[in-house]
Amino acid sequence: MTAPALAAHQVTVFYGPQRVLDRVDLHLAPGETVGLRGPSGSGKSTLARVLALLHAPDTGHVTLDGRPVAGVRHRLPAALRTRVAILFQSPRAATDPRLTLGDIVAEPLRATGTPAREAAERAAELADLVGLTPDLLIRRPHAVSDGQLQRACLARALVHRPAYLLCDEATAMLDASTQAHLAAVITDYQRQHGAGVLLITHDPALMARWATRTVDLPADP
Ligand SMILES: Nc1ncnc2c1ncn2[C@@H]1O[C@H](COP(=O)(O)OP(=O)(O)OP(=O)(O)O)[C@@H](O)[C@H]1O
Repeated sequence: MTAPALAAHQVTVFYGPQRVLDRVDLHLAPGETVGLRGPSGSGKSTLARVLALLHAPDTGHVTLDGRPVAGVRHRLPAALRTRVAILFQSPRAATDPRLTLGDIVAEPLRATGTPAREAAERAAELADLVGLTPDLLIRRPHAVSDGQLQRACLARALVHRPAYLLCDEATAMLDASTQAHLAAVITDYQRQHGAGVLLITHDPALMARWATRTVDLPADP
């Protein structure tokens, strides 16, 4: 039997005529933290989106626990796509401004048909884990700080207990104490659930502290 992992195999991505990834391999096993490095524009976020099953590569493919993944986003069965979660740098770009923070956290549960009461309970549990108080859960994004909104995004990312969590500069815009708290929540989650974490950061200290190994993307594929 193939060992469990989230992996990119010979992945190539073009945006129009521009090739941003050229036959890239990356292997993320449960429990490990792989740091993904490369200069700005080298395709780190693009590779993260491919691994998050959000963007289909032009050639090459992704495997999840040994099985090739065919399709992206909602074309995939929920049980498969919810095994991978991604946390982006900008929580404002990643959230619907019309929803309350509580609804943002519960959104993936509702999307997969979890009964409302169960979804609300799980959202409250996750909100507590990331340090969001009940008064914040009834606010909308415009009425909270970036750090508070990123806490909601982390809770949302963990709500389906993903086996793999991809962090794309997820703490870059946060103050030091929020950054440390979110990193602690992620490492606790990783320890408890044996999750694999992909870490993209331009912060060498964070990379050195957290990543168990690193993968480098070339500047010019
Ligand atoms: N949706 C898109 N359409 C067209 N070009 C894109 C798109 N997304 C990214 N690019 C381009 O692809 C290249 C790689 O971008 P990407 O964001 O993956 O790199 P990165 O290594 O994560 O960069 P950074 O460290 O600055 O975040 C860049 O030249 C970028 O302008």
